[in-house]
Amino acid sequence: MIFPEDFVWGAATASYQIEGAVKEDGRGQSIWDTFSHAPGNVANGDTGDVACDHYHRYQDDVGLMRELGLAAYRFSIAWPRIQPDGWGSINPRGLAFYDRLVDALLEADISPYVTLYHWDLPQGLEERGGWTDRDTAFRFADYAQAVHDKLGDRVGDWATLNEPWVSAYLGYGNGVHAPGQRDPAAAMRSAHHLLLGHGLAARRLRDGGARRIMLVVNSAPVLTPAQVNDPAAVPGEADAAAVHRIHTLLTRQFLDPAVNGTYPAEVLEAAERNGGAGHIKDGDLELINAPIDLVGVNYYNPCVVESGPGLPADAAWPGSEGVRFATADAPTTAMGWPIVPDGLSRLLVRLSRDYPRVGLMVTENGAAFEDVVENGRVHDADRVAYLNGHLREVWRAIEAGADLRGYLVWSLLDNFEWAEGYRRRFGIVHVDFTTQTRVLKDSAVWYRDVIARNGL
Ligand SMILES: CO[C@H](O)c1c[n+]2c([nH]1)[C@H](O)[C@@H](O)[C@H](O)[C@H]2CO
Repeated sequence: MIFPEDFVWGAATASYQIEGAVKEDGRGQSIWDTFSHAPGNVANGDTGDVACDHYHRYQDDVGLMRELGLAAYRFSIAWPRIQPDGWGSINPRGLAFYDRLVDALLEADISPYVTLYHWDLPQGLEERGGWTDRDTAFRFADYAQAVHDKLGDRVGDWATLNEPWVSAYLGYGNGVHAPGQRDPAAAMRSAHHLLLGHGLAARRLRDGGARRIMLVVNSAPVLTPAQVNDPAAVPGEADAAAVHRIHTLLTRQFLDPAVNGTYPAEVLEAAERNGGAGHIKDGDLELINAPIDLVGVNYYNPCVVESGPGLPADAAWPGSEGVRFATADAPTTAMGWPIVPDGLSRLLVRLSRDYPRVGLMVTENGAAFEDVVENGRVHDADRVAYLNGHLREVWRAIEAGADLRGYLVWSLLDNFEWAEGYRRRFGIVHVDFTTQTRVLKDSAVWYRDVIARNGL
């Protein structure tokens, strides 16, 4: 299986998960600093205080990327490094780190793909309401413009947000992520303000001459248990309604406004039932619908549902009446996520059909497994099998006509896995968090060969 000649092979990380140096060079506090330091929020009391110490080790890490032959490296910028409180003057020392990182990447012939927001909101803005407050969307646009002004001469690929669904529904809905709020109305307001911030920032980036702009979403094929292993299975009416409802809340809630400038009726109805839709102002959808070039797709596993009595007051899914989350008959990763490779091709073909005006890029795909270091090596055959199976489906999606530009593995390095802390390892490079030693896992060596061959 050989991929298109211009197919982009890369890896992805995020600022709070790898950088450390949380009090260095003028960096302000983020909501994840606050959340991770609050007892009980993160496994083993882990925090991102040190993480992979990438802030100090970035040159060596870029050396690893060069060794793997990556064409692209997706990383996020920590807003609190740029504006410590989230608004006002720019912190030159914070911006200087990313300036150095971009130059090191270009020196290594690696294209920087910048994500402007990967969940580390400045705490100062959270104290003003965070994403529940409409003003945060405008502060985000100011921040985006300031970063692009500095890096736009060398960075061509820009993602505004990483996974607004997660920011809104895990951050303000069921509270398992920062800032840890549990309020369905706050979650729905936040989802809208995140989208508004995306649109406002995308316009600033475009006005600044950005080459390619994308929105990165966590998406998945929503399937009944029978459909997981049998694409031809036909669900009954009630199960089909459950599938449609969750597909709408998970994917259409974000891509319909961003790509088509419309909200699905079910989202508006859910907002009316959860605090009202007064936060959706006239003209907002036009602002959100700023032209973008790509949708970044983060895929790990399908979402398996069937009709049922509805979720408990689980505020991560307001509007999910009549839905029960089910399990898939499939092996699982260390996260307990089902391994269903063809879910990726089914998703990519559908998104390509539903949103034909934009290209696609797999901006995250990977897996956590219980890695063991043996004689200085990590023989992660399970991760190689996972990546191989999913890349075969990426190839199939391209063959089926999906406009797919590239694949970025999650993740380059073992890192801070949010509420799971360091106990879940997604990296193709093993990190010893005591010594900060990096070791290529077998999956990294395998991925290097895939890149060199441009195929499987
Ligand atoms: C359901 O998975 C989500 O799409 C998702 C999975 N992941 C993500 N989003 C985030 O973008 C990363 O920061 C996580 O480290 C990574 C692994 O958990």
